[in-house]
Amino acid sequence: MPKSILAVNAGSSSVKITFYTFENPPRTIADAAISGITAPPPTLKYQQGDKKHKEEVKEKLSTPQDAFKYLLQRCFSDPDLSEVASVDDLEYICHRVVHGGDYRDAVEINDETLDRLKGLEDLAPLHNFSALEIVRLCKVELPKVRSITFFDSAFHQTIPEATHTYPINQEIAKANGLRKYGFHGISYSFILRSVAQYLNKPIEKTNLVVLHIGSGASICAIKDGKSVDTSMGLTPLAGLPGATRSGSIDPSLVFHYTNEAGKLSPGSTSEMHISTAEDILNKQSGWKALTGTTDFSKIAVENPPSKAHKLAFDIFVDRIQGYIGSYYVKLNGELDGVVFAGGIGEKSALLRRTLVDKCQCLGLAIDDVANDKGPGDEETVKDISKGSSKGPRVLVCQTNEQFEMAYHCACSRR
Ligand SMILES: Nc1ncnc2c1ncn2[C@@H]1O[C@H](COP(=O)(O)OP(=O)(O)O)[C@@H](O)[C@H]1O
Ligand SMILES: CC(=O)OP(=O)(O)O
Ligand SMILES: [Mg+2]
Repeated sequence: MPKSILAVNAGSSSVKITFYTFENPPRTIADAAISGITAPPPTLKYQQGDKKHKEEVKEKLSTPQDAFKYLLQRCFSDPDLSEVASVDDLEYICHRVVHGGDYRDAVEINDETLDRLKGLEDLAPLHNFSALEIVRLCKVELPKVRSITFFDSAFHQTIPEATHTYPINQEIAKANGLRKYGFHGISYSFILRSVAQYLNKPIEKTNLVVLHIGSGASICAIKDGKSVDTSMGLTPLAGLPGATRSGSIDPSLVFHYTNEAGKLSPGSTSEMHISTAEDILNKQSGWKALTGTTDFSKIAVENPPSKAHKLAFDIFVDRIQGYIGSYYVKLNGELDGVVFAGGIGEKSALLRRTLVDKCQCLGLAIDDVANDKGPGDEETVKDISKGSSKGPRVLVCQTNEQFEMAYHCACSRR
């Protein structure tokens, strides 16, 4: 039987896996996800063909490794899923790893690359730990299947020096790898290819401002098919606020917030060290701190339930508007489109309308009917610009990080 590709997207509170056929382009075989690892009970979502299913998981799954093992077993034991009945049916496992340091491309896991990635864990303990735990598990328990790690940061290696350099002591910066890296690059790569194809333009001639806004949010300026700036930085904390992240603030703020900023946070473990400052700004801020919810669909409503909800919405709009203006100028006003993606970007018609209205001076205009309807299930890219608009297109793209990894794996390794 032909082998398949498994793509894994592990976060701190969820693990998503998708099986694909090992062909170009890959075809989805099955999709499974566990969410709520940090807020039990965990929930399983499973989709195979037309079969969709959601349930609470009875077993205790307290780590991303537990969740991954559970998902694999669940898929292997489904009698309807004959294409992937055991580990023998897998050719490759693709892992999304957020921080790839200076890696410009995906890498195959062996002792040497795993060691190098271990070094990066210190730079991004909050974001790399879960994914690397699963990479390590696969190496030990599925030694015959090759693992490839894809990095969120790789897409942004084209950002010019003056943009990626922080104005601090350069010896210290170089010794410690302190620079802007940028993230969500696997998603930006999917969006760029899909939108260029939709607009019928070569990738290397495509200029876009892309918003990947979900529970982590960032924005990217793409010139001639290359990232020239993005809002996240050394870590995914910089730039836009998110579900529990503050986004950019005056770095001095945290020392006025608490006098324990430099101490280890209670969330640290013997393998993973997180400072109290990082814990506060990454996990105790954002929508959750402002409103008590991490769900932006409760915030992006016509009649917000409280002033705090309205404020959270207005803060998000304000920060995004600032970046769109800045990136429009960086791209010399020569952009093909502004693209909305990520859970919020794909689903919130209200946020899209509000932002486009605030950016009218750049020639952006939206078709209200198309915007309210949003993209259909099978529609990867949808144009929601006003028909008469001469300005940049306004587009929605349903991004897919797992597909992007499987696509590159199938293209380059057949
Ligand atoms: N209709 C909606 N309106 C606004 N926000 C939404 C809507 N549906 C989902 N969201 C937001 O999308 C987020 C998930 O986005 P996603 O990109 O999947 O996140 P993640 O960063 O976890 O990958 C949810 O936390 C929720 O806040
Ligand atoms: C980089 C990052 O913030 O990822 P996510 O949005 O999946 O949390
Ligand atoms: Mg995401």
